Amino acid sequence: MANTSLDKSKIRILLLEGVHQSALDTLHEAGYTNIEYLKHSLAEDELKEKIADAHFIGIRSRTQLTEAVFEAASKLVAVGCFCIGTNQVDLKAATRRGVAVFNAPFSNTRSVAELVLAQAILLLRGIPEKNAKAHRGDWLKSAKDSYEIRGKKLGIIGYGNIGTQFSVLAESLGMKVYFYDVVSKLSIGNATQVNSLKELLNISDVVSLHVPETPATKYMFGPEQLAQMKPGSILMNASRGTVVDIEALAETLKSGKLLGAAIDVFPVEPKSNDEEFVSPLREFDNVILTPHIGGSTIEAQENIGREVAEKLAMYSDNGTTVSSVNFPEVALPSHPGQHRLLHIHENIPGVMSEINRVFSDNGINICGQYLQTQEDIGYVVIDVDKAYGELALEKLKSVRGTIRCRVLF
Ligand SMILES: NC(=O)C1=CN([C@@H]2O[C@H](COP(=O)(O)OP(=O)(O)OC[C@H]3O[C@@H](n4cnc5c(N)ncnc54)[C@H](O)[C@@H]3O)[C@@H](O)[C@H]2O)C=CC1
Ligand SMILES: O=C(O)C(=O)COP(=O)(O)O
Repeated sequence: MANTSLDKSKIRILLLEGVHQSALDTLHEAGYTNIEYLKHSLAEDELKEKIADAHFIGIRSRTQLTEAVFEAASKLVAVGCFCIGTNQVDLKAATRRGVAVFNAPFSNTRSVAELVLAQAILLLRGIPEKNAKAHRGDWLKSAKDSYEIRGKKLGIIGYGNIGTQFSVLAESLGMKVYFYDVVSKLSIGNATQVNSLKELLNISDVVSLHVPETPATKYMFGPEQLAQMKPGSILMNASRGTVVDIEALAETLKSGKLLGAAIDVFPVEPKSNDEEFVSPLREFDNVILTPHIGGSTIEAQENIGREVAEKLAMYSDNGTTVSSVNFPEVALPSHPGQHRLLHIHENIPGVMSEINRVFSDNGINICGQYLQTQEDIGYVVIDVDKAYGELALEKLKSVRGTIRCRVLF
């Protein structure tokens, strides 16, 4: 019988953006050795070349997986985003090609929440400015514009995993927490949901953005929202760089309206640590600028490395898609002594009956079958006696609506 299940040494994995060593260790332990590891992200042309023979790719927030990149990635089986956000991946392009995308939805949540809490305390005390002045030899000992965090109002925009963690930490220091979210959410602790962004901005001393990048959040924070903020308040953004209109923020800072700001993410970020960081915010001493390190702690990176690598290895070894961000989720048992067929198809009427006909017409007994569908695609996994894997694979490939089909031994 032809050896159709790929030998692990032939499965090529491209890891970009310096993902943690734990990812490499996890993949090695799972038997994957054909790994190219790069510390930086790649621009589209170079990426298209490198991805052409990759079966799996691991990225962080910087690498853009566009339609054109997927078009060049004819062997790609899955993408691992070693981070929370997946806005850098054209998920529709991935799904159309039957490429599963995984991420680490919780592993750096706490790191971001701790950072923004620390930034709020520093900004309320005017520390960034005092620190910058001290470095230049100026002694700014004064209580002017310095406040405790206790009793201040925190306005969280996007009350998801990070927003709620931040909410809990802030309350423990005596902040009063309000939040705005497009979805009605159960308040954690004593937080209060408000009905509009305007209402939130009108009452908050500290405003913090924790929304994903979506068409609705792109530049959701511009001149109008800055005008609605309280004089002397603070703006923090550790979500995505496109959420805040940076030019408008620079104008508002120039006017002296805000006490300060903390910005971790930018519309354009350097590709690597060797590139200059360019931003109109560089001139302001009362702005904390951090190089997109909200999730960059040893703890978070180590956990993310392991978590996402495990998801990739699991999908490769066994077909499990639990917690995929674009695929129907199927949790699968092991399949000793059997061949496992993974069939990804367009979710159109009649595909399943055609698939089942392949087995009945060819006298192939189905030992196990698992199916999940979502709006656009269906994912069916069929275990058969190992004598029939090759025949079934060939037949399944010609079923109408088939996007991709592979067999695992
Ligand atoms: N700076 C950094 O290093 C990091 C940044 N992030 C960013 O933070 C984002 C949030 O992360 P999580 O809290 O884990 O996501 P999440 O999905 O748990 O929460 C996002 C929340 O935003 C809400 N939301 C969506 N659109 C909205 C809108 N237009 N207006 C108001 N609320 C809206 C959602 O309903 C949800 O409650 C990620 O998508 C990522 O872009 C995440 C980790 C690290
Ligand atoms: O987890 C996320 O969404 C982040 O923004 C962190 O991205 P990074 O892994 O630091 O490029």
